[in-house]
Amino acid sequence: MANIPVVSFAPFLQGNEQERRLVAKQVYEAFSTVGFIYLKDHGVSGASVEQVFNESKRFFSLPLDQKLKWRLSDASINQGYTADGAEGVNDHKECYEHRRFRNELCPNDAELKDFKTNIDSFYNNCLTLALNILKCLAIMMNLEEDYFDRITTRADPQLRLLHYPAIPRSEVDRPGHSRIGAHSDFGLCTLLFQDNIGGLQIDPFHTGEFKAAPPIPDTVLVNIGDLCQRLTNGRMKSTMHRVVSPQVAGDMLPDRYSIPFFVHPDPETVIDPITLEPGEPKLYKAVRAGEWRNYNTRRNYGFEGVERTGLGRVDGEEARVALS
Ligand SMILES: O=C(O)CCC(=O)C(=O)O
Ligand SMILES: [Fe+2]
Repeated sequence: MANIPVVSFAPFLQGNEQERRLVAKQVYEAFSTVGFIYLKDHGVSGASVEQVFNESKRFFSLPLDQKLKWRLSDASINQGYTADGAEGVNDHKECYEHRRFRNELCPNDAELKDFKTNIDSFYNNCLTLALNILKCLAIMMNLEEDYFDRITTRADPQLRLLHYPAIPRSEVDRPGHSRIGAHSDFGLCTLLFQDNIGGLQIDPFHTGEFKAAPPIPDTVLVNIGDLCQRLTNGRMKSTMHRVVSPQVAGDMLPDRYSIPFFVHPDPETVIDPITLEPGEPKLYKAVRAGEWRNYNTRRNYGFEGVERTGLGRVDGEEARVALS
């Protein structure tokens, strides 16, 4: 198993200066080593997590032709439904992406009663939690505590409902196949809620040796994305991860549901590495957050003339969007 710390976030949310700093330090240490942390007592209620998983099951159980009416087709909006095989041909999953501002492809009340209300409410809880987690990074990087609040006011982070359908194990275990292929997330950070099936693995030291990140009840798993690695000049680690066959008995894998929340900055934000030591060289070129997000989304879906390389980080690719 991967050595991912489990930390209570309550002292950060409710504690005094000293208690908050202690949590910030634990979060920073986890993000600068394995790149992942499990947080418990995170303030998003178990009931609201259960409700959003139920909404996810309700959505994905609709007929395919109905879901395709909400099909994601514009990478610059990146909202709506993606069928199995449309993102990562060797992945076995379907997704629904939800945003707070651009949400044209969200089922309305006549189509799926209360879906939008319930997802919006969970979305807001996730955003509040994510911004609190980013405060930990700001504190440890000697930035203003509200540094990340200020670069996310107009941003449109993305809540993703993910369904990995029940499937014969032999299909997922074929060479090159997985439930979701190895990749790093490309935003600032990601919250991940998973059901109890398992199969998530991370490669903490990028050696190709993936280790299990099993579901732990009542926790949210949080990881750093590429933009945070760049912004912190490599101090924070954007760790590769994937979902493979879970260790369950039988030849048929059960359905798996998970719900990531990807935090992105305002599109015009320039992500230029922050250095802390005198003479410290910058490891990355500056990129504009909006172009970075569009480019990576187009690449994942093979949209608009960008060669589809599938999920995963392609070293050197950022030259395509780097600012001169
Ligand atoms: O389903 C999971 O556990 C992981 C999903 C994921 O990594 C992603 O959507 O970026
Ligand atoms: Fe991911």
